[in-house]
Amino acid sequence: MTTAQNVVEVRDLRKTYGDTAAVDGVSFDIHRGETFALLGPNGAGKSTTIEILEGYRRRTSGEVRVLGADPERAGLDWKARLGIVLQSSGEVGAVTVREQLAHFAALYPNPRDVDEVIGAVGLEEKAGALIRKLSGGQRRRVDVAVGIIGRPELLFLDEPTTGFDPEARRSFWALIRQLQGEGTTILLTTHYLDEAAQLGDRAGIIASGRMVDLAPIGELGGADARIPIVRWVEQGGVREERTHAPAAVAAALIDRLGGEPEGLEVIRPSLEDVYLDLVGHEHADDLAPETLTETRA
Ligand SMILES: Nc1ncnc2c1ncn2[C@@H]1O[C@H](COP(=O)(O)OP(=O)(O)OP(=O)(O)O)[C@@H](O)[C@H]1O
Repeated sequence: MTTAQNVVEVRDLRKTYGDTAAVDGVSFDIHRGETFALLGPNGAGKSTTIEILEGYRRRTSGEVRVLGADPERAGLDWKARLGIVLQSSGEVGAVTVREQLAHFAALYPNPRDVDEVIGAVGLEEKAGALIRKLSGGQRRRVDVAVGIIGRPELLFLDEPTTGFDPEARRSFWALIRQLQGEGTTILLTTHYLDEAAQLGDRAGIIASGRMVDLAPIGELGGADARIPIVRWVEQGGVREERTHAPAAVAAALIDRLGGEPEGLEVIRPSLEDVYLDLVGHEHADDLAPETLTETRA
């Protein structure tokens, strides 16, 4: 059973497709009120994990508790306590934004106000527009609106801002902060590490179906991962030293070499550096670029 502090408990979760282990023994908890970011390269097993927690996929083995219930056996009352933003909704309905939200609001016992939610996702000017006439980024905002209309206790956001322009992402972040302030527990997957850093309390990093690290975002990679690195070239070879005192190391180098060291740089590892050290630098291309232009449908 989930404890009062844990909204989600996952123990040794496995999901295999034929011979392929999509999720290969993953364990983690999500505490009430926290935002947990699940990060990892394409095909790592994030969506499979989320869909098992949502009750959309059956697990091969392991234990899962979400809001005190096993998602494979939970009923509609349980589902009404979840908010779900799938990776892609495929929603192209011939209804307006307001009609769509009113439709979903009617399914929940204590929904948010439709126009308030439309405002929160920045679609006031499109409230009367047909969803199929919206841009990709605008449709994504409708997905997010549908996910929060039922005032969920636990919100699943699977790559929620894909296709958002930078301004839309910033207003989305403000919306999520508002939900966090109201005590909503959130499970987020994203390929934007800055988004994870902005919104997440803790993160789990999955690679090839396994959890390779799980920690508060600022502590991923372990205590030494963020220590600055002084790098320089000496006698044709690249040298480096990890140090909390990069200026002193550089000064000592200048002293020893009798001048400016060749190629001197001080590197402060970013979240991206730490992440790529954990999952492998060959996955750098899976990370979302800092800015994406909104895609037109
Ligand atoms: N229905 C399925 N049948 C067979 N294999 C599947 C199925 N669904 C997912 N997989 C495989 O399981 C693995 C994990 O996929 P999953 O979608 O969970 O990854 P992900 O981390 O969400 O990736 P992405 O970031 O690209 O969304 C992949 O190798 C994928 O090809």
